[in-house]
Amino acid sequence: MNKKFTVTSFLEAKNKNEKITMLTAYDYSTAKLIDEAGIESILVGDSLGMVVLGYESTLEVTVDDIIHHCRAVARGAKNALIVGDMPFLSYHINTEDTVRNAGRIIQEGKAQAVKLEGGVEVVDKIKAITKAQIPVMGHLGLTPQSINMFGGFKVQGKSEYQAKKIINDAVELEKAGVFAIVLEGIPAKLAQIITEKLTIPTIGIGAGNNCDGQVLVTNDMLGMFSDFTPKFVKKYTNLKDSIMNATKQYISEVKSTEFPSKEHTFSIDEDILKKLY
Ligand SMILES: Nc1nc(=O)c2c([nH]1)NC[C@@H]1CN(c3ccc(C(=O)N[C@@H](CCC(=O)O)C(=O)O)cc3)CN21
Ligand SMILES: CC(C)C(=O)C(=O)O
Ligand SMILES: [Mg+2]
Repeated sequence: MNKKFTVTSFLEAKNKNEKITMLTAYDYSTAKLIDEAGIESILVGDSLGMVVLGYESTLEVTVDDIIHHCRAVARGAKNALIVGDMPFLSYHINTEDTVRNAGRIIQEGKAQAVKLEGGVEVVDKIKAITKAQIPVMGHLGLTPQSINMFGGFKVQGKSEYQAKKIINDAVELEKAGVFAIVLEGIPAKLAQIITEKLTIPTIGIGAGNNCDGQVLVTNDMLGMFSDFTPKFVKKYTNLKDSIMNATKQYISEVKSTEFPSKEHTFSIDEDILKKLY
């Protein structure tokens, strides 16, 4: 059996030069499978808005949505560290509501840490959440909750100004007390500079091979989400084709009465059956 992965294991992994593995999950069955396969951390991401709920962006996701899915994931995951994404507007207004929302994701959602997007502008919120003894993961670069500021899901940190801002944000997040930082959609060399500068681990998604760990949306890497496919997604299998083919076969077999056959059918004693007519 694997050992329970904790926020201190994140730091230990970086110090031992061992890569950290993270995937998203939004439900019990998926969490149970990827946990049993040995994943070290599960993110209940606000990507659930797009992947599970069919929204156009992550902006509509609520704290209650995250809690609902966190609870399901927590029932399925034995060893993985569960991180709950703080949704848009749940940490932007005031510190009191921010700590309450983070606390609810821990207390009601059964997560062990929260993640929030942004740099220097969220440092005061990170400090307040950390003071409440809740571990915080940062998230820089292509932060999807900023889609309206970015004008779309666009790679960040390509200009000198942007790159320097992201480096500075990473340093300030570490000072504020985050235990790790997700780097999303930035050039690999920029992610490498940040990774070398920090003592806490970086978890990359579209940030190259030199981060201390990697995260992907599970539905993407299983090939069962195809509304869009970011360049950083590798499909390790093609569940979309499997699901399509299985569904078509089921439809065809029900129509032709091939299914259900004897092996999937219950019988009754002949003597009892006679008395039923
Ligand atoms: N299924 C899924 N996977 C994700 O990785 C993901 C979500 N949903 N929802 C929330 C955000 C949105 N993300 C996205 C969405 C699209 C691109 C994308 O199309 N990127 C372009 C680059 C565009 C540019 O820089 O001009 C690409 O080609 O990768 C990237 C990240 C990442 N997150
Ligand atoms: C893509 C990851 C980092 C995320 O924030 C999410 O799934 O919501
Ligand atoms: Mg997210």
